[in-house]
Amino acid sequence: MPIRVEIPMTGRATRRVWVDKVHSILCHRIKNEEEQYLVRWHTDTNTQRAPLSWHSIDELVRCLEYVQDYLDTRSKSKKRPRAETETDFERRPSPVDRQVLDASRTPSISRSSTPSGGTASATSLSYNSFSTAPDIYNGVIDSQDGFIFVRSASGSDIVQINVLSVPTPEMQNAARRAQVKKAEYVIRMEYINRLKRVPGRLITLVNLHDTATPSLRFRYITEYVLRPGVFQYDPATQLGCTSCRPDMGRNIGCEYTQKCECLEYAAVDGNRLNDEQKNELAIIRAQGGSTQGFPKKFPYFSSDAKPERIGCLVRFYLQSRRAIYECNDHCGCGIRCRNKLVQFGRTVELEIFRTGDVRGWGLRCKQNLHEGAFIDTYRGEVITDAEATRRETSTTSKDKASYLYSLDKFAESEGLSEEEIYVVDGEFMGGPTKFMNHSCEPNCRQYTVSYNKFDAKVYDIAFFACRDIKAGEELTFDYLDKEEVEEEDVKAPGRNYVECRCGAAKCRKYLWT
Ligand SMILES: C[S@@+](CC[C@H](N)C(=O)[O-])C[C@H]1O[C@@H](n2cnc3c(N)ncnc32)[C@H](O)[C@@H]1O
Repeated sequence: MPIRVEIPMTGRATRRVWVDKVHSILCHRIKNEEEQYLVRWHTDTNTQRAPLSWHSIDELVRCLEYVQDYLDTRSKSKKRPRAETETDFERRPSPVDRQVLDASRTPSISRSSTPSGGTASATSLSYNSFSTAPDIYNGVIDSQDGFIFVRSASGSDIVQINVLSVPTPEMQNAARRAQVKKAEYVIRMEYINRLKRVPGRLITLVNLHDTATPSLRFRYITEYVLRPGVFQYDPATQLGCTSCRPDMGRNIGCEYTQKCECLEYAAVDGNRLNDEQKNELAIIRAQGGSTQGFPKKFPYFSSDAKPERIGCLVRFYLQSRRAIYECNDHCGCGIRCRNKLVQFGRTVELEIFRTGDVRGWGLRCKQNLHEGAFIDTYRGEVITDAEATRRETSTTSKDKASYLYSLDKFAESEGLSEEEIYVVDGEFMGGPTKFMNHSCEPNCRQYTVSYNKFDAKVYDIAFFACRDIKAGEELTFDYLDKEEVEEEDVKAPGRNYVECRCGAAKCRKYLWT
């Protein structure tokens, strides 16, 4: 069943309008103690002739993102100083008031068709001359020849209004005085309901600072969405470990064998090498050969560790940027293998919260986290490098860069050119990690997690706690994502710099330069 809103026309007839035909919300008002929003409908042809109609927020629950856009624009413009105060406007008599009153008293001076097709008297007034917030259209009002038709205060006359001048200054002034509480509440509830539908532990939303809600245009997803030009190895062709079995060594699988083929691509555990092996490894590395057969480090604490450590990332990985290779569905080790963690998704309860400062929203965890605990992955659309450049250059927002993650971990080892590297864009769809802010002294770090060692271009980005984190402490990571920050990164900022407000003692002052 397609989604749609029903709009009463005259009380007798109804008109159905597709929600995806909403163009924008133009204004709002309070009528009969109810918040109403003026919808401009999208038309396939000439948008200047778009129908308009007033709606209660209950009629707009399927298109709340448009109401949110309107409220955002409204609150931004409220922050800008206005030449004239509302009180000034109310007090000052307007010469056009008289014109309208006169118009409503005198017989109509022209005739025109009503939207419903019948003929009614129509007073040809320019919209600017209609000075009181007009009591107009509760149903859809079709426009005709660039005009919409409005019943005047006297009740019977129909006033033509130039579509292009809606909302009029009078409507805007009325809107400045009108509350938007119900819309804000409904938008907040809608967002919370969407969070409840995100798989995994509950994600909550807290804002103790203002009435804002994160954008409803953001879509929560649990898997990457691959965009044109992006190719991922078919999961069906993934190769798993063949010599491991589910029942090995007290059912701990690959961790027991220490010769799991999935781990073969992982970094060599140098601590377990004798001198001869160290020399051999140095030669292999110099020649760019395979490290197969050398001991590898299992990424997660095993069942022998303290209970709170089980599943946490071991220091070998935590203190480096080594890629993690997990087992996959084609492995012989089975579902309970401890080399499968990130692929099962988030297990901690997260909270999106308003920071109360310029950083906007932030993310925190509602439980204590141990060093190495997995938090969540970064999700979004996977796009080509060309598309990422296009998106970056087509926006004036300095924030865009903070949502783009290059999947370039294996670019050097696999000889990938810059154009071949994919990028994850988490701005419009993704997970709660979208809200993680930057800190120059972060408590989380991002890691590469691969389930298919042959796919060097599509892999997961996973966040782990890089130290113990108390419940309620904001989760942050370093946006520069480098093992060591280079001197050039802390140089004076270029055109697109964003000032850092992480508050760390060793703050670099800029998110990027
Ligand atoms: C990925 S978003 C993080 C979520 C964001 N705070 C929000 O409200 O949606 C990155 C953006 O947050 C802001 N931000 C994050 N960390 C910051 C910091 N340390 N100082 C200033 N702004 C920060 C910047 O505007 C940045 O472009």
